[in-house]
Amino acid sequence: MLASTDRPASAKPRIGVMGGTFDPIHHGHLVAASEVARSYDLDEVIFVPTGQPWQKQNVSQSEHRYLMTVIATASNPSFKVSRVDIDRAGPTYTVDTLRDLRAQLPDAELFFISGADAVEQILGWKDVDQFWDLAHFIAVSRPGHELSRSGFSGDRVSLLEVPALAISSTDCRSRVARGYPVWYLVPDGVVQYIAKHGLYTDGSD
Ligand SMILES: Nc1ncnc2c1ncn2[C@@H]1O[C@H](COP(=O)(O)OP(=O)(O)OP(=O)(O)O)[C@@H](O)[C@H]1O
Ligand SMILES: O=C(O)c1ccc[n+]([C@@H]2O[C@H](COP(=O)([O-])O)[C@@H](O)[C@H]2O)c1
Repeated sequence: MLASTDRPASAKPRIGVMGGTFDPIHHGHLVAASEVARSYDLDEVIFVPTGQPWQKQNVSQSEHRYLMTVIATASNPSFKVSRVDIDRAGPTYTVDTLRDLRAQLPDAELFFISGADAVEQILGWKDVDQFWDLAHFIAVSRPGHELSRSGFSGDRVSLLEVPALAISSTDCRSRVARGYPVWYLVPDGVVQYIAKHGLYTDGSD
């Protein structure tokens, strides 16, 4: 695979799209994005916090999740954060995420990044038949989930093994609620943000 510096100047920018509820963002998300960026020669990865994830309940306010994502990605110049999903009214659908990003980046090639658990669910997402003209999908390994294309062809969904980090946002929230630390599961700035705003302790988020 050509390194980005070896690609012709006329080549399309290659942009990863890491969608997630990020409640909170953790090192599993960051390692997945970093590994995909390296393996697929991406120019940047845009993290896109969901606005209203229609399959999840009791989600923290979108501004908290957005700011934790900004803090977590700030040290990597190739990582960006988009507000397209949190600024759009109504339930968050990936088809809208990809359409909005395509409108903002008409010349880019988009690569939507999903964990192995999420790719199992894609057939149930809104307007899945329209995904393939908008982006290529890359499924990354995640402990506890089989990494498979879930019936999709190789030109639609690619598979990538990434370092196994058995971290979930659910477990991070539960640890905070029980008084256990989340140091080293989430970036330091995110630990401090959670403490400062009292997230995951008493339902005040
Ligand atoms: N540890 C991990 N390794 C690889 N991929 C992950 C990991 N954690 C999450 N992902 C992927 O990142 C994306 C966003 O995940 P999300 O924000 O829902 O985090 P989560 O840890 O799965 O949250 P929750 O426990 O609340 O369901 C999804 O595609 C998910 O599969
Ligand atoms: O488009 C849909 O119907 C759809 C349904 C569930 C999840 N998604 C997307 O999948 C990504 C991960 O979502 P989640 O809920 O697992 O954090 C995020 O970008 C969501 O918008 C999308």
